[in-house]
Amino acid sequence: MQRLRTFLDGHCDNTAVVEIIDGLMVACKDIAYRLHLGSLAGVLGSAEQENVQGECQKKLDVISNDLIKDCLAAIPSVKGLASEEEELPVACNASGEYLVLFDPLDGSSNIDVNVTVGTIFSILKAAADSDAATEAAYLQSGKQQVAAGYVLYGPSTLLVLTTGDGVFSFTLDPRIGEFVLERQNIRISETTQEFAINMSNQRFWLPEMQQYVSDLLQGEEGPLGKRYNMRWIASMVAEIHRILTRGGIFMYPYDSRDPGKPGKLRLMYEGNPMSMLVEQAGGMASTAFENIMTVKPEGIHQRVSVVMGSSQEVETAISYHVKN
Ligand SMILES: O=P(O)(O)OC[C@H]1O[C@](O)(COP(=O)(O)O)[C@@H](O)[C@@H]1O
Ligand SMILES: [Mg+2]
Ligand SMILES: [Mg+2]
Repeated sequence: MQRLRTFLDGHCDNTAVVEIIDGLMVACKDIAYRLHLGSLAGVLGSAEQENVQGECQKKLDVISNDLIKDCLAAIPSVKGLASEEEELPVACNASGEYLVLFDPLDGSSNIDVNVTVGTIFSILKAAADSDAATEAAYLQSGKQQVAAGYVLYGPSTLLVLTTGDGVFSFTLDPRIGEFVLERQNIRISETTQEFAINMSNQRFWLPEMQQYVSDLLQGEEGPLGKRYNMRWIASMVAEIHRILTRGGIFMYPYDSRDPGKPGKLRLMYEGNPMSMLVEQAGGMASTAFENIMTVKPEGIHQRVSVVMGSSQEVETAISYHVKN
């Protein structure tokens, strides 16, 4: 049995990043505990308020955000943080060298139905002269990430992590309150017969995406020549975890519902960290037009279209967009 901290000390020579990941897990264990208690902890339901993006916040969105914020602010190497639930970035320690961006609770529409949710995080090196209270400090492309990961709150609580040298997963052992190493050097299979997309948005997609999904649905009788299964959990953490476990393709593509938004998912809190994990595991992550991690961010809450997972399937999806 290898504990998270022991693993990190041996695997990652950046002690500041080790401190941040280890420290962040204190908040994640607290979130896991509250989720586990459910209605007994009085944490279910709506917070009766909206976040900066006009989305209804759940009580647990707010609680998780506060827990992670407090936890990160107490870590000396954290210079600043940005959250999906905070309008503006928050400066922490002036002498800190790193910025942490996070989605405190991903898939939060699932909380009240007791289905898997998660926390997603991304760590960037701060420029020495940057002001962590301003957005500009955080606007680095995904390729600049030094670490990324998620905590999945499901039947068991898992941490899945990369510091740029492979993907590793850890299970929270509630008996000792520690994450222990579960899987090493996770690899995503190159091919798949499973896709995940919210089909109810079909009429809003680009014609290229409509064609690709229509071909998927034709199975062995269509041009792709194989039968596909479909899953949709409405929790990106759970979808990506499934793909890291048994392959697949996950898509939240561009749609025309709101022309101001090139997708539903957030580049800095969802697209970039998940792309780093997927690429580190040998998969691919694209907007359908370019690598997600090369997108130059213009705002911390920027949206992005997402096509990621098994490399051959992502290449097939991209080929529809190139052709036309
Ligand atoms: O409501 P939809 O269209 O099914 O969207 C589900 C997607 O939205 C998200 O829940 C967005 O995340 P948040 O819960 O953090 O807003 C993703 O996890 C998921 O993939
Ligand atoms: Mg999310
Ligand atoms: Mg969220």
